[in-house]
Amino acid sequence: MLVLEDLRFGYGRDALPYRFSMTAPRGAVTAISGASGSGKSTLLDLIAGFLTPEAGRLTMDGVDLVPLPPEARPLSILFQSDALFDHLSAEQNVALGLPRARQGERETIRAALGEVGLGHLDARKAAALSGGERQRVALARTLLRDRPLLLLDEPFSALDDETRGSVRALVQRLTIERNWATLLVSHNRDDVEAIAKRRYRLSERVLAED
Ligand SMILES: Nc1ncnc2c1ncn2[C@@H]1O[C@H](COP(=O)(O)OP(=O)(O)OP(=O)(O)O)[C@@H](O)[C@H]1O
Repeated sequence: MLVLEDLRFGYGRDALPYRFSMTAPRGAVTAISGASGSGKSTLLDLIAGFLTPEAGRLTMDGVDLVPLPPEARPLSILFQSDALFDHLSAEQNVALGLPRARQGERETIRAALGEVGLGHLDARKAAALSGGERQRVALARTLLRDRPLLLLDEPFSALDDETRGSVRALVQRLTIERNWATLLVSHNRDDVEAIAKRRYRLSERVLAED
């Protein structure tokens, strides 16, 4: 379980600090919503380690994350843009989720692509994949990393309605099967209602259950 206990952060000395308290259990999607500029990216950046809190606690399964650099934190991040390399194939992009020494494990990589429904597109260059297919490749990469915390920042917003539904269902299935604590930042009510078990809203620098 991810736990934030009065985690505080302010931009600059005179700024009023954000105060974040929340829990996100494993095996479930927890949603964070809030107006533009309310601090959702700030919250994700604190959890990911790109910003350092001034006070409070941040733990995953009881382990203090604050002293850990971003690369040592037990998490994967998926953004609206999927951060694939256009000139690499789906398979090569997924391989980047593995440590260098394991990047030749084609069976493992193909199994991950199969799990997201893209087994047939392993050789296709990312530049020639649709938005939904690209998000699936990015999800296959997080599958190989298999970190217990998944941070999703508006991951469905570039997708059309039909694709959105299927990628959303995939995120929900993987969260349950892999027992991830998945944190979904989304403006979209439908996304939140479809897959979030618990919901928080960020307003006036404070998170509250929605
Ligand atoms: N480096 C910074 N220095 C000072 N203020 C910042 C900095 N980064 C963000 N802010 C401010 O902090 C507030 C929260 O920003 P943040 O990006 O976390 O909001 P958000 O909820 O993610 O917004 P959006 O939904 O538009 O992406 C905003 O008022 C923003 O202008």
